[in-house]
Amino acid sequence: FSPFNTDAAAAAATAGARESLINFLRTLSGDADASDRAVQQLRWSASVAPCDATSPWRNVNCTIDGRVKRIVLERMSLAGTINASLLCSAAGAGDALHVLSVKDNAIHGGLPADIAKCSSLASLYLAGNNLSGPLPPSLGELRDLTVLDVSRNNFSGEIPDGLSKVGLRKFLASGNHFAGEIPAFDLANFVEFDVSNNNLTGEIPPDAGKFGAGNFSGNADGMCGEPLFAPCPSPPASSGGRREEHGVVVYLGYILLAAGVVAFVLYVLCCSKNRSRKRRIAGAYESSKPTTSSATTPTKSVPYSQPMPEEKSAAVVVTAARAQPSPSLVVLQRSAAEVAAKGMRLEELLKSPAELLGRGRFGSAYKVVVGGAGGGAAALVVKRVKDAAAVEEEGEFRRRMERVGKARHPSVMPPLAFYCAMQEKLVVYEFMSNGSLAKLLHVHGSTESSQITLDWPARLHIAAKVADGMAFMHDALLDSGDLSFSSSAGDASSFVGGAIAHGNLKSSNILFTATMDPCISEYGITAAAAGLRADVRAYGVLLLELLTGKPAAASEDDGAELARWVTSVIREEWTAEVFDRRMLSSGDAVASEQRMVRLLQVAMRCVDDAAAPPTMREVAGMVNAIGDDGEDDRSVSLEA
Ligand SMILES: Nc1ncnc2c1ncn2[C@@H]1O[C@H](COP(=O)(O)OP(=O)(O)OP(=O)(O)O)[C@@H](O)[C@H]1O
Repeated sequence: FSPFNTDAAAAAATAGARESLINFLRTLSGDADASDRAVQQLRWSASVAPCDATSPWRNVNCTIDGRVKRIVLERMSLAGTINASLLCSAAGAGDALHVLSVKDNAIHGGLPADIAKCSSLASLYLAGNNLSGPLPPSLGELRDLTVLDVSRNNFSGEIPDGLSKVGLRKFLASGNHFAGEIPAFDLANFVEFDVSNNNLTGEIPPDAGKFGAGNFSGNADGMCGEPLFAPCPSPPASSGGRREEHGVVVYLGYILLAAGVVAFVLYVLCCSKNRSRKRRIAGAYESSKPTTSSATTPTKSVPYSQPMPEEKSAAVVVTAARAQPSPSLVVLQRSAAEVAAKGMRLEELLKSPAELLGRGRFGSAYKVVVGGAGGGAAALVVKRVKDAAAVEEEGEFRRRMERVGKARHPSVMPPLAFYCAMQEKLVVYEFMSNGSLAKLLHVHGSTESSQITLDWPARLHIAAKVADGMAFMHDALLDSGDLSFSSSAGDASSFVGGAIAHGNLKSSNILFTATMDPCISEYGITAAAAGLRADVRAYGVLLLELLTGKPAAASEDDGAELARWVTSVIREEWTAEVFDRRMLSSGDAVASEQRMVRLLQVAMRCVDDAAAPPTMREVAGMVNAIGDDGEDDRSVSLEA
């Protein structure tokens, strides 16, 4: 026997749920005026069921049996607080709610522990608010939680350990004040993970490499652990000693190059004895291994820097002294003026402190500033190619770098010099202070503070320029002499010799020039076994990153996860859902969206392993045709 009529009880519960949800919205909105406005605007009415067939509440989706499954309240200037108990205790709502998104509002206060009462919550999006305080450990009770986006808030404290025990697939927490160590997340299961720009410290979890250093960078106390950062000191110190650990991590970079400097200087001094008067270049970059034989060779002090020749030369190769059979530095600059303009004084380069920019799949990159004091200072990047000797023969690397050095295209960044010996391969580039596409898309572009937006025309411009550069390099390269880009450079018949694959095309290797034009870096530094096809595929993944704004998560995965995600969304006919919202706001949205779809089609052709791939020249043609059909002015804007 029940004292209640069952239908009446259900109706009462539903009415109670409606009231709770409306009050949740009111609390979230801020003051009385704002909450009235929000309730009216969204048509949330206690007299109508949220899932009413004729006039349902706005911004909610329902289960088949009429319970609220999804609430999306994004960019509505909501300026109140989250009352999780109103949200979750609402009978009929709390146990059905799968998705809550309140992204990009001005909500303040904390995330209450009661949020765990929404026991079916699978996706919680709180990014871009003013939320503060710690994340409640009760989040670990949400066994279905797969997506948690708390980025761009003021959350602090430690990331709850319990979060590493639920089945998260995406955890986005950049731009907060989280401190302590990252819990033991099993990153193998994650498609997105970003804890950049916090105060975190300690070791990155296993499998962090697939997300790139950018997703862990900007932490005040620094992170350690391979493959993204220097190895953590062993045995691990207590959390009280973390600051010293950081010091060691940074110092390692300096020690590495300092060892190189010492070895190199001794080596050069030794070699200079045997050097003919006509020798034209002033140095060599010796292995960074501190115990090389050259480092112990007794030498006489000889002035190091000498002027470069004025005439053009394709490559000035410094051969080592006869006693030193391995060749050393190859300078690929074409004129002394160009070298001087870049402050390319190798002695200074090697003596200068080096800042570790990051460690990638194919090695580490260091920033080195040379010159200054009277002459202009110049910033360079030295890429130390990982395990190069193990992967390929020295001569092969040398030939490839010389050929890349001859290629001249505005979208391909030429190496300034390279060094190649049995155990060490280094490539020197100009430092590009405007950073990489990866940074712009996934770090700056995603944080409110930077105010950088990469709009659709800018993205299309980047896509076209990169395609042009890649097509140029794939077409052919001369075996000797200069290879310069001109308006007719697309005509492959004017070239002889074979194509060169990039081998590692990705958004962190697309750097921006002073005019914010894209420039492909690290061309050919690795032996690209998979060849030109792999480049086309990598270019497709790059397009997916540009269009979705999502990082191609794993370096080992080569963008497969991102491609799978895009494919699944397209299959379900939500094509527009894949596009990065940040590029949809400007210009004629409808016309742009049609062209975005065309670019997406090009991307999907490039990543489709089942079909015959287009060539880079064909791809460049398709991408440029999309650009030719549009009127948009590109802009990488720094909005006020
Ligand atoms: N010439 C440069 N100017 C400015 N930044 C650079 C330059 N070269 C590399 N960087 C930046 O330095 C960081 C580390 O570069 P690195 O090439 O070592 O890493 P990666 O591109 O992630 O990995 P890898 O190319 O080895 O797979 C990256 O963020 C990259 O964008």
